[in-house]
Amino acid sequence: MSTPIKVAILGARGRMGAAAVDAVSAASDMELVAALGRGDQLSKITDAGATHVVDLTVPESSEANVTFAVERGLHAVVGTTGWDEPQRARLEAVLGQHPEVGVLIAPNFALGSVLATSFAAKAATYFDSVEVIELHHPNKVDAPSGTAIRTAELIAAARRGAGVPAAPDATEKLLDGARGALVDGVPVHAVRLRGLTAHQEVLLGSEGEALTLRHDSFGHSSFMPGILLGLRQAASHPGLSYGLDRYLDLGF
Ligand SMILES: NC(=O)C1=CN([C@@H]2O[C@H](COP(=O)(O)OP(=O)(O)OC[C@H]3O[C@@H](n4cnc5c(N)ncnc54)[C@H](O)[C@@H]3O)[C@@H](O)[C@H]2O)C=CC1
Ligand SMILES: O=C(O)C1=N[C@H](C(=O)O)C[C@H](O)C1
Repeated sequence: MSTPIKVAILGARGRMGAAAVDAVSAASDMELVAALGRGDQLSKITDAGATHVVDLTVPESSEANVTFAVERGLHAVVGTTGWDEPQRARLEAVLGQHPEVGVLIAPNFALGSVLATSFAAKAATYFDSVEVIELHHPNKVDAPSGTAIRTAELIAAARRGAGVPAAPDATEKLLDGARGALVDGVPVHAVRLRGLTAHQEVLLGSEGEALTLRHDSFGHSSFMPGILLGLRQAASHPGLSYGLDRYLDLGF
């Protein structure tokens, strides 16, 4: 039997971290060697002999955590949202010094969400209008969600690539925020509702028809297969991979 992947989880007492602790502990090819919460020293990761790190913390600490791991030659799977372009560029510079290390930053680990985002980017080149609505539990820290930002960016890139003009909108805005936030020109609306977990709709419209692409995560278990896949594949994907789709053969 091959050596198990030795995993340290950061943010282990949070909603996602606790689910990841259970998922990694139950995986026969993995060994959970460290579970860190806020205030724990990062040196616990190396003291425990981890080869892989899972970061499920908060935007303020994620970059420092992942940089610490990469500088010590550890692979990382990052679910924390809020990584912007300059942060990813800084991480790529660090990875340049450690070319054998693989880091996956995935705004969403649920397979259905990854597929829905890909479908949305594809469909967005065929419709005049497109808007994103994300709906989450009210304890979520950030808005809009990382998934919504990534979806809007991919939609915008696909439309630019296909030469599709900006979506028509003649609205006079009487109140700030009434039309959501623009991400790369795509309106994104964030709903926070007790009882929800993580949900997203992409609305696409043209004269006489509309298409709605909706994904629902009903529980944090939906994200665990993606995290385990990331841990199994990070070492064979050196450098920075942004989006779980980079590890999947979606065939389009
Ligand atoms: N990529 C994906 O599929 C998903 C990503 N997320 C993202 O994961 C992150 C965590 O989400 P939740 O678990 O719901 O939040 P949470 O608030 O329940 O958990 C975050 C945990 O991280 C801890 N923490 C903060 N700084 C830390 C540090 N430096 N070291 C160790 N622990 C630290 C906090 O004390 C807390 O326990 C968020 O950014 C969220 O958007 C959430 C669900 C799915
Ligand atoms: O905080 C959450 O819950 C989630 N965060 C991620 C995001 O911001 O996109 C993924 C999923 O939507 C759940």
